[in-house]
Amino acid sequence: MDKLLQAEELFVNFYTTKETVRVLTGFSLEVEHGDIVGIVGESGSGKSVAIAAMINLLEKTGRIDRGAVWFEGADVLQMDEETLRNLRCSEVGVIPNNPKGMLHPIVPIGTQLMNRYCSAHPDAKKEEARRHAVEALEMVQIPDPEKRLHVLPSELSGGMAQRVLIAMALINNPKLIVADDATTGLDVTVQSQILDLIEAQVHKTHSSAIMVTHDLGIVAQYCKKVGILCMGRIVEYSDSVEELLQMAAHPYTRTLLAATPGVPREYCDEVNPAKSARHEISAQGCLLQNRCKHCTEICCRTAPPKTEIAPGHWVECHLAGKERES
Ligand SMILES: Nc1ncnc2c1ncn2[C@@H]1O[C@H](COP(=O)(O)OP(=O)(O)OP(=O)(O)O)[C@@H](O)[C@H]1O
Ligand code: NI
Repeated sequence: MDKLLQAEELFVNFYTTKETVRVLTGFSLEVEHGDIVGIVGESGSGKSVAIAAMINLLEKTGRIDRGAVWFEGADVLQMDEETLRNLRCSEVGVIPNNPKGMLHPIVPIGTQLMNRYCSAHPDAKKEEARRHAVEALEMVQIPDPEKRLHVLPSELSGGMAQRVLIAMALINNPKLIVADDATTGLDVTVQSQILDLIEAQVHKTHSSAIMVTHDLGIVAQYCKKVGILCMGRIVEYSDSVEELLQMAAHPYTRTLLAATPGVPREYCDEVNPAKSARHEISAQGCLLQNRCKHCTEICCRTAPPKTEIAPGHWVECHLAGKERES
């Protein structure tokens, strides 16, 4: 069977009048049916751009210069507009992290949900769309869903608005749910309720999910597989989150883990923080050569190859498998 989603060596640049910003630098990811995959990386590492690239929905100035994306074997970068719209409305449900900004402020949430349903079911009668809107609100545990259909987004709390966004993303039963930092800014109880909901939906509908986050703790709790995103590419990946937490091999991963509470092993900082949000990406060698405390001559010369250090666990670092000081 085809993989659900495959992104292969994506290179994305943003071209503004002043400069070219390199964002994805060979991003690859595979999602199989039933997977919950975590993508973890610091702010600016390219998480949201990677998601947009995978559904071919970059902002105007962004361009996919190289690479390929396959959804159930279909070439996403060659799809016509209608197929793409269907992909984004019903096959993939993206939950962004800015609920108020993503909902139309003066359109009742019921109408927005019904519109979303109808975009995937153009022949649906109004009553059918309304029923699905109510069910979607029930699914995300919004009390009194019938009454809430008339509410405007501006009348909702942050947690409620985030639930509505999840309802929007799930109303058409997508095969792939993508949560882009879906719970940042919400308090911890609401955060786990929302992530529990996403997890339950994946199990109930046999779909798959990508959870994008800064927080390795979330990944440890909800994901089976994990990729660490650094400066636009996955630099360490494991089919098993536990294995990665125990045996993290990339200096960048180890630094992220040093700041994560409750990790089964102690790690320390091996990579300096980025000097600016807009990192300078070197043209050759390792992407992290200016920040890594272990950087040697080979790191500046050659890009590190992918090394498999345990079954299903690989890392791109010249130090992989070698003794190091820290
Ligand atoms: N439209 C754009 N024009 C120019 N640069 C952009 C544009 N969109 C994103 N970028 C740049 O791409 C990089 C990655 O952005 P992205 O939003 O994917 O980061 P992120 O990992 O999702 O961060 P965060 O955790 O803060 O959401 C950033 O350096 C950002 O400045
Ligand atoms: Ni983002």
